[in-house]
Amino acid sequence: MKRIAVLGSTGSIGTQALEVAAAHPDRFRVVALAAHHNDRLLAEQLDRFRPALAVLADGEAADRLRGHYRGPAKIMAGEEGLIAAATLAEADTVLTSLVGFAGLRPTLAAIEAGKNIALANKETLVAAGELVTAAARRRGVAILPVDSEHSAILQCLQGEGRAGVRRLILTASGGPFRERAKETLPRVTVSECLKHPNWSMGRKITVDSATLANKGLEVIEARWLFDMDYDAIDVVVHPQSIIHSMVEFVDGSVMAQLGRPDMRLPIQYAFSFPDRWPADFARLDFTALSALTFAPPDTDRFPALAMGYEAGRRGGTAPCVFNAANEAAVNAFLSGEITFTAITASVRRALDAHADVASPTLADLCAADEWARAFVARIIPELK
Ligand SMILES: NC(=O)C1=CN([C@@H]2O[C@H](COP(=O)(O)OP(=O)(O)OC[C@H]3O[C@@H](n4cnc5c(N)ncnc54)[C@H](OP(=O)(O)O)[C@@H]3O)[C@@H](O)[C@H]2O)C=CC1
Ligand SMILES: CC(=O)[C@@H](O)[C@H](O)COP(=O)(O)O
Ligand SMILES: [Mn+2]
Repeated sequence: MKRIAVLGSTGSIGTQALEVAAAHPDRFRVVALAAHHNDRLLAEQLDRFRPALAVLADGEAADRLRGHYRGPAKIMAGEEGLIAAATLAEADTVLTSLVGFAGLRPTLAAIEAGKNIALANKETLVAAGELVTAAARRRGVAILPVDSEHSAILQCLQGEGRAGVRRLILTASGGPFRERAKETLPRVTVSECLKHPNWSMGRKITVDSATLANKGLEVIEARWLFDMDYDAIDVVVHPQSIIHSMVEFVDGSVMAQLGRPDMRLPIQYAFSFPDRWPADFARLDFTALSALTFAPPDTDRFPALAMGYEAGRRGGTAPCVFNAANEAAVNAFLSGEITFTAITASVRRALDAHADVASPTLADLCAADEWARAFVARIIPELK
């Protein structure tokens, strides 16, 4: 029986994780649920899954929940509440499915409390890969990827020795603007950007897929999850999102993991690992697939991927700045303050202006995160 705490239960990954839990009632007990401000959906989830603890990071939303929720769960608010959910004695596994750098402290707290991590919140590993993986090693806990590419790689690596691996090959859909001319990109709208060709996801990651920053984040995530050099992590555009990623071995053989694009499979695998549990979510009808195609990423139209590699290779606080500047710029794009291409321009300027700190502490990372957000806020008027 897995006893899970879900941080970000009202989002795309969180709700699908609860579907997985509901499909296997004999395998899961949900012991804590946490979200940001969606008190109505959280209340429905509390009635259905009956956890001991409910958290809303937003204090006013937590007060609203207290006003209408009549069940037995304890209600907490703020980062204190997120950390209580992440460290709850009844939990053995924490699913980190909240968005952004806000996931870092709760994830570190969960690791320190000895919880295994089912990691969807890639921004945590990008910003603080060294710190988080070192803590997990020290505490002897597993960090199991939920991200589809990294789940695919983990599946391809089963039964393989590390010395046999030549390179990891992450697939990228290319996003909604894969075929758009470069000169049209400054004028694309938020609603066009939010139409991912294959996946239904939260707003932030959907914008990241469109800029290819998502793949930059995923390259850094792969570096830390699988302890690989950046030179041994490649990206190939595969518009159908049927192959979720691949591993090439030293003899030239390639293993790939395939399935319909449905996150319930990688979510379930993060919980069932190393076993497999029955599911039909991602089953393929090969006779209905017309083609699986591949192309190199276009780093001229989508420079964010190359910036991810650059930040990762620089190390220290650079990946944290890459992530924080991107988070701030995506928010500014979503609220209509800047154009689509200004997202990547903001990240470029933040990386150029930042003085990297090597081997950063948590305090250094928090300072770099704050610096990058303030930097982007300052340059927004110039980008309009
Ligand atoms: N969606 C997907 O298919 C995939 C997502 N991921 C990663 O998973 C993570 C979640 O993505 P996704 O589910 O799409 O995002 P969503 O925006 O759909 O959901 C985010 C969830 O996190 C909560 N949340 C947001 N900010 C905070 C905060 N500061 N404190 C507490 N809770 C917070 C939200 O609560 P509320 O609803 O109350 O606002 C919501 O429950 C991201 O890191 C993303 O990159 C990775 C691979 C695939
Ligand atoms: C489902 C998932 O894992 C996303 O990260 C997805 O990969 C996004 O698609 P892109 O390949 O367009 O970034
Ligand atoms: Mn992914």
